[in-house]
Amino acid sequence: MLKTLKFFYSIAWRERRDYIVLLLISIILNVGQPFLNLIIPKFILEELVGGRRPDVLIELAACITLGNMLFMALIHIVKTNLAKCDDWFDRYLNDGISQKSMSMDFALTENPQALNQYRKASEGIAWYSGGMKGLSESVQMFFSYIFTVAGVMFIVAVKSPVLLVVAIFAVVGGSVAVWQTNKCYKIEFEVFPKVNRAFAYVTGSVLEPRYSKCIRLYHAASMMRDQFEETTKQCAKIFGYTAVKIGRWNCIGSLVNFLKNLCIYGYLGYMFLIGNINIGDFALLTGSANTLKDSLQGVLNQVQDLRKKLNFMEEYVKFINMREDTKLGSLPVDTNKIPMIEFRHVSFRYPSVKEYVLKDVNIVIPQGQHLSVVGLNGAGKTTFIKLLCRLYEVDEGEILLNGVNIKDYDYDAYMKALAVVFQDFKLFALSMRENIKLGDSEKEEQDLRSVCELSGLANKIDTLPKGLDTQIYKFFDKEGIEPSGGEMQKMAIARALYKDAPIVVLDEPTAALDPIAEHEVYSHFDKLVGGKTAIYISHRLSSCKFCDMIAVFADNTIKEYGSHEELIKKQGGFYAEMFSAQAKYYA
Ligand SMILES: Nc1ncnc2c1ncn2[C@@H]1O[C@H](COP(=O)(O)OP(=O)(O)OP(=O)(O)O)[C@@H](O)[C@H]1O
Repeated sequence: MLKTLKFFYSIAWRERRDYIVLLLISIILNVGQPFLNLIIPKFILEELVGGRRPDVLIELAACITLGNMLFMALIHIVKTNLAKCDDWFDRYLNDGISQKSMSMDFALTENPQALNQYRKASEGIAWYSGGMKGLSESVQMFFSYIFTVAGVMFIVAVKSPVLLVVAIFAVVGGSVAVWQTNKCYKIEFEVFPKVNRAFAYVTGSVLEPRYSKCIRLYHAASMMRDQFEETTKQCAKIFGYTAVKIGRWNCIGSLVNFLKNLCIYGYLGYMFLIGNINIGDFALLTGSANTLKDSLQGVLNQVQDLRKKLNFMEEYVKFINMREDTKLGSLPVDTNKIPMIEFRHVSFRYPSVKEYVLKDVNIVIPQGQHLSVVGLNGAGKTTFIKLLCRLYEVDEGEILLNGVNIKDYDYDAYMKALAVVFQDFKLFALSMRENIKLGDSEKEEQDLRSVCELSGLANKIDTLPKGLDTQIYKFFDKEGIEPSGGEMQKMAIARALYKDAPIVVLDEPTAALDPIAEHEVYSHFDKLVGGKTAIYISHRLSSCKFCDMIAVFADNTIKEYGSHEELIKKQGGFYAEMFSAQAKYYA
């Protein structure tokens, strides 16, 4: 718990020291005001029943009203500034989640536990804990109550020690009720994010264009409604359970409070009637006893509240500190050298899947070679690339780049050596220029133009009034374009070419291209990838002709390897069979 507290306040200390100063001022103000309202009324009452001097009464009234006004004004100023800081922290912490989501091991993005942790982290720093605002409120209250308890205890201990016992009894009773309530929230938090993730998926997907097409065309609305109702039922069950329990403990808390008031007023009323205390002391002691009880209760409540909030916020710390195994290397990559890639006895299975997708894969891709990768659906071609990209770690064997295990290279440097277009690449709702450059601001504008020409995108750009500054999609700009599948693919190819990395991987790059555009890619392939080491995955076997070598994936491994001419001649060969099956329809 203290570690979590330290985690958040060391961020505050590092990034926003003004926040810490404001918190301290706020604590001082929170402590000062109750004492003003306890002590001055005692003197007013004594003056009213005693001397009744108008000038003294005016002075005391001015003291309490102006004092309160001053406190209120200062508290307001501090609160306003704290709110600004809270808002800043909110964005800072959420940014932390986004950064971690983008940097964590790719395999974790498919791991339900990690995805639940992501949910817990976001919900843990938001509505469950109240975020940094909620945490700081508890910290402020905790210290304010501590100092108030110290002051009031002194008054009560001097004037009427019996009241201490009453206050302590009330505090113990009240604390049990609060402790039990917090326990209910904790149980709710343990189970709720999982249900909420399912709920968010169901409600979010009905709006997304890629799902809404399917929903309309396949009449899936009732299936989605069933899913929605199921998740709603689960949410209601969880909330219902906690609401009943919390309600019960709230009633017990109220009962304890009633008994406490009965004891305090009964005892002090009796003392006043028998003349042991005057009216000023009566007011001071009832106020002090109540304040003592409230403050003691406040201390305990805040400890529990802090524990509760820190438990929620700890989920954020866990998420931020998730291990990043794939990023442990530190060697630099020599990007001037044309790379040689080697897979040595590589076996791999996806996390939580028993069967191997790839088993004992061995291949050397020499410097500057253009390798064509073919095979049936699900043969493991894309997985082969994902391993090369360090999106997953191999289970057995090793992958070498220029003779060094790719794990040993500095992750960012290694990523710079790869330009990959996956089948499921994504374009962002940004301009075409931003989509191609993806943050790379170093290269010249003419590089951008030349990759657009090479990928066949230039003609489209020339028809657009805003050219490369045209927005993709209409999320943020109603003049944005909805590119066709082929145009998107050309943009993805342009993006890979613009990166100008020494290894180029194209996974089904022409699947959405028209025959002319596909022909362009085939005939310009050498120009597209130049002398770089390239891997080209395709189901269209005609594409193998412009590659130097072909690797045929089947039975979880590389079944055949050779040039087009070698493999086509192989009697009963897998490649020869696939090629003739496809060629039949072109004859
Ligand atoms: N993230 C994943 N988790 C579990 N299994 C996966 C995952 N991704 C792929 N697979 C499985 O691994 C196998 C190989 O998939 P992969 O995408 O590598 O095949 P492929 O040869 O590229 O197929 P295609 O030609 O259809 O693109 C498939 O059976 C697939 O279902």
